[in-house]
Amino acid sequence: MADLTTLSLIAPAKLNLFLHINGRLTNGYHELETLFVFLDYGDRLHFKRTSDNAITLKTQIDGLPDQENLIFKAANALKLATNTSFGAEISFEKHLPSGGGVGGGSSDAATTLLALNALWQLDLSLQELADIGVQLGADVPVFINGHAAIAHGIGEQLEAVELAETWYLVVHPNVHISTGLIFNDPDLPRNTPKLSSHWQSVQHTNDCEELVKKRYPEVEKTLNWLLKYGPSRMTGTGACCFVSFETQQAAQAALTSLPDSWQGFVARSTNISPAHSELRTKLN
Ligand SMILES: C[C@@](CO)(OP(=O)(O)O)[C@H](O)COP(=O)(O)OP(=O)(O)OC[C@H]1O[C@@H](n2ccc(N)nc2=O)[C@H](O)[C@@H]1O
Ligand SMILES: Nc1ncnc2c1ncn2[C@@H]1O[C@H](COP(=O)(O)OP(=O)(O)O)[C@@H](O)[C@H]1O
Repeated sequence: MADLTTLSLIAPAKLNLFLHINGRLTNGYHELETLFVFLDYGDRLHFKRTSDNAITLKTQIDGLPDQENLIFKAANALKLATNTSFGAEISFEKHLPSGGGVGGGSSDAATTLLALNALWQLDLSLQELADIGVQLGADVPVFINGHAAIAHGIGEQLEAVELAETWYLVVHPNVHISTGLIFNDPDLPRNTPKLSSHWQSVQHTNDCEELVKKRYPEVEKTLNWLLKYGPSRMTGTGACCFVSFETQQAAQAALTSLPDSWQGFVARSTNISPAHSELRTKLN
């Protein structure tokens, strides 16, 4: 295996193709059933191994102190768990909207754990990395696991699935939605029964959608605008909404007619996380 000292890796977006809330746990978190797929579009992170025992972020996110950046938190959590004397310099390009429901922060954290596990020669298993990751965010384990999956629990109990890979137009209606606020809203429905093995035969829905549409009318407008292309849905707790297309050309054509006040991107869904595919190529 190559002894790398630098590594550049994608932190891909995810979509929740359906998201059901089955109940509330005693710790305030929610029991979920959700279908995760990855997109071949995301942030890009650059890692350099150092021998000075320090984690340094070379890029900043406006309004977010380094100590609260999930990239910094993930690197520190891994350092603490393993006592390595290596350090890292990390720079990145953010492409994913913050608070967009596409998991940007969680994916950044997972890519950091995967990359530093390799650069610091720690050889932790994916399960060990996921155990560190879940303390940073409920979405981190699926990105560590790296396979499209149905998730239960708070999102950390994963059952791999094979989905037909397709094209998506993802639209961000320029509103930032706090996951915590939606989960704490008294009007959130919390009693959807588990689909279990029926998930392929029912229409996919998102239990947060009605509430988010009420609280953020721009999300409702986006979902309605997308309807002309097919059934539109929201991912996670919003704000991004998506619709699938058979071809890249059709998705691109829809993107070009997007209202100016929104942003969007076209991406292909993948069963294997692009971070894992890239890492495998770079390590061989
Ligand atoms: C809803 C989902 C669906 O994929 O995605 P996003 O919309 O955030 O992308 C995730 O479960 C979000 O995962 P993540 O964004 O990592 O959440 P965390 O930081 O762990 O939690 C933020 C807050 O959401 C609430 N929370 C989160 C997960 C969960 N199963 N139950 C909850 O009640 C808690 O109030 C928590 O304080
Ligand atoms: N590297 C990061 N990228 C994006 N957001 C981050 C990062 N580190 C911490 N955060 C915080 O996490 C929050 C949720 O971000 P994100 O994961 O992008 O949204 P969502 O969970 O809706 O997909 C942001 O509002 C921000 O305060």
